[in-house]
Amino acid sequence: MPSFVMKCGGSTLAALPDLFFEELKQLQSDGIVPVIVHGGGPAISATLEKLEIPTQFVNGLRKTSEEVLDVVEMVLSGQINKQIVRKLNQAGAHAIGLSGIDGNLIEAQPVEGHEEIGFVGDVTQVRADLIEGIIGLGAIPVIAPLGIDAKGQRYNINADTSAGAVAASLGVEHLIVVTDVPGMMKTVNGEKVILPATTEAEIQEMIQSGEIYGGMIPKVKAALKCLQGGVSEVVIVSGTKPGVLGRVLRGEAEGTRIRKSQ
Ligand SMILES: Nc1ncnc2c1ncn2[C@@H]1O[C@H](COP(=O)(O)OP(=O)(O)O)[C@@H](O)[C@H]1O
Ligand SMILES: CC(=O)N[C@@H](CCC(=O)OP(=O)(O)O)C(=O)O
Repeated sequence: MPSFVMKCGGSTLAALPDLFFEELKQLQSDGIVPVIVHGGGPAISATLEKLEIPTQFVNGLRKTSEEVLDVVEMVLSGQINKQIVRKLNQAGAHAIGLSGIDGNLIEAQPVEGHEEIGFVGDVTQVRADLIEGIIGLGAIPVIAPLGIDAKGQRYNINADTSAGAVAASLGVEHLIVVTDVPGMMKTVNGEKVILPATTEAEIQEMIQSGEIYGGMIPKVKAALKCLQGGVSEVVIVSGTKPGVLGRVLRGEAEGTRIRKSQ
């Protein structure tokens, strides 16, 4: 059975040290099995720019035409997914990469407002049995956040949204969101601090006030949704400090912890 789901943001992939992948290998050897869902927003944007295809975000989600979708699929399941698999295997782990389209792993439907935003999906179902099957082979599943519907239409799904749905479907205790900031930041007495823990009420307040913006919005929305779905704790951390995953799993002070309100 998987022990935790980790979402790795495109913002930080290049900055993750070899030690980060070695820790994942060590956890796997100790029987603490990770499932990885990754992003790749900056790499998608860079390739779109090279191809001179304009790109635009609406409420943190990329407007996705058929042309953009081709690039999203190529970058996420071709470039980024294989990069992570290579790094894990280099560290001595055994990783298998796939996208949400493989084996209909992530079933999706168009998001609300799809007339404007295009082929952006919301997760309707995750084939947890496939993920468990890969773990049963002794491998770490590495999942690119694309989805598919019954008609065979592909969707671009935000990676935080995908990771939240995967975590809820697997029934894990922890979703660890690895990003380029050490946690959720708030201005307290004129000073920016990392919140060690936060609540749904505080998150809603910070979205209203604009203290949570951009890429942090899909993260906290996915966090609140998967807590409703049975995950015990979502932790937002940076992956650049050695041993970060172990500290999160042992409940030591690290990043920002979000738990369901009582
Ligand atoms: N309250 C906040 N605390 C920390 N970061 C925030 C906050 N609100 C917005 N952000 C932004 O969210 C970014 C992380 O989201 P994003 O760039 O989408 O990363 P990823 O690729 O890891 O998903 C941070 O770099 C920061 O600019
Ligand atoms: C619909 C949507 O916005 N999809 C994202 C998928 C990648 C992603 O979420 O990557 P990060 O985690 O690095 O942001 C995109 O096209 O950028």
